[in-house]
Amino acid sequence: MKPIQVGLLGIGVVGSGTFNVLQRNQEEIKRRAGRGIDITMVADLNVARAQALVGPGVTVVSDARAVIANPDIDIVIELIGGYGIAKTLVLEAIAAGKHVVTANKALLAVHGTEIFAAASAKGVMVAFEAAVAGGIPIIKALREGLTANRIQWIAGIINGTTNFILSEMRDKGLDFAVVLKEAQRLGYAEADPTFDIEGVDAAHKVTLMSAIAFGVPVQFDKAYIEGITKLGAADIKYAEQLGYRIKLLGITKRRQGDATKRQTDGIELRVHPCLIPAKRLIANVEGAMNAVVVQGDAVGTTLYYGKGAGSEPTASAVIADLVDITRLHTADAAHRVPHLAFQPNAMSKLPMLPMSEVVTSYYLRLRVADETGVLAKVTGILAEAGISIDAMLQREADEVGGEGSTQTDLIILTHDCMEARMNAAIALMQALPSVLEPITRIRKEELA
Ligand SMILES: NC(=O)c1ccc[n+]([C@@H]2O[C@H](COP(=O)([O-])OP(=O)(O)OC[C@H]3O[C@@H](n4cnc5c(N)ncnc54)[C@H](O)[C@@H]3O)[C@@H](O)[C@H]2O)c1
Ligand SMILES: N[C@@H](CCO)C(=O)O
Ligand code: NA
Repeated sequence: MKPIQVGLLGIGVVGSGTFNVLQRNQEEIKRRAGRGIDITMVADLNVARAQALVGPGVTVVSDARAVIANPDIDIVIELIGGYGIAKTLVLEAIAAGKHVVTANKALLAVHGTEIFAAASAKGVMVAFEAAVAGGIPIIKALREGLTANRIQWIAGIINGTTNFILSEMRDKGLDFAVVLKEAQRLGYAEADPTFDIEGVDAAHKVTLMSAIAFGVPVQFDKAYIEGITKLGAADIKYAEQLGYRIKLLGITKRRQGDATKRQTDGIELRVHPCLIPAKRLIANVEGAMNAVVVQGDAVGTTLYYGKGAGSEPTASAVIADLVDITRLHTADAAHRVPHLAFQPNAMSKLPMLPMSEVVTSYYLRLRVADETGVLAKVTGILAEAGISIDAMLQREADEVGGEGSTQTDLIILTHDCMEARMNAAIALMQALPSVLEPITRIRKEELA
């Protein structure tokens, strides 16, 4: 059988890795796929660079539409990124009857519903393993390996750039901006790195996992998003002293309603810095590594760990999708694995819960005047709000502000309470004259 022909749109960090790995492992990949897989055409704005990367045997063009228009191409790989031209090209490729492989989580998290519907109508596949946790086969695990389970929750370190920044800041005391530059140099960061540091990239990825886990449409607009830019070095240190690590987590959780607590059924979808007990495996995931914990009712807790960014790790996932599609290319469209694991006509209507209804425990840090009565006022507000305290740490004023200091830090770990209740208590504490700076609040997850 002749090789399946593939067109590549965008040959940057991930595109070049895909081309190289496919060449290097072509014999082995052919044995697995049952047929050769050849990238025969590449489109990139920088034609000279692209031609130098792929050599004379491959046609290189600047206009991506020329690839889509080529009737010999069966699969189009989109590795340009962003919501702009990439969306148009993906929809045009689908309309032309091509299968699509993409690493573009931003595009699918925002426009997935439209793209998957177009692909289903046309009977082609849109595969996106590389879009979530790069080289880790988490989409396959969720969609196929764990298909027997009722998924209860997923929590993951799914942005390599921010995990790299947090690790380097903690271990080497390096400056935020310096580490971000290094992450950009290594090819981890998004074209717009605010997507990484503000939690948007992680939210794109957890949105896709949420849809696959719970059989709901992709709803990026419902995600609560908080990045790492407001995180202080002091909080990283205090968390350690209390036996926790701070990680930027993407979390999605199924919540069973409880009428007595006025809680409805729904799904949590959120990204924010989080305290995790230091003894958990995921708390020890360092550098640009990613890890995803999935809790299913039958299997229990499972953990997936590996490189979530970078040229060849991401290429590994792109090529896995190419192999899947090659195998299924001739199969009956109705029997293919659905894009979001559930059949399009069997999607759930469970609502995404607002952040105010989420129940978690909290770490609070209050910079206070070192005077009698402050502690009583703070704990009084929490007690009044029905929020119980799990642990407390009060620093000596000298330790916090140097000799003769009149300020100190009060660190409080709470038990579970609803976000709205905590917001109200924080507002009351913030209004106390002895609370001198904005209160730091970090949510806490036991992940067990
Ligand atoms: N870099 C990573 O580690 C990583 C990991 C997972 C997913 N992703 C995703 O993969 C995609 C690609 O990321 P990247 O890091 O390879 O980006 P990149 O910037 O290195 O590569 C993009 C390439 O697309 C080309 N391009 C831009 N506009 C084009 C157009 N209109 N027509 C043809 N080519 C065009 C650029 O010249 C460039 O070579 C993005 O969606 C990104 O979010 C990246
Ligand atoms: N910018 C992303 C790339 C992988 O999706 C990250 O840092 O994880
Ligand atoms: Na993946």
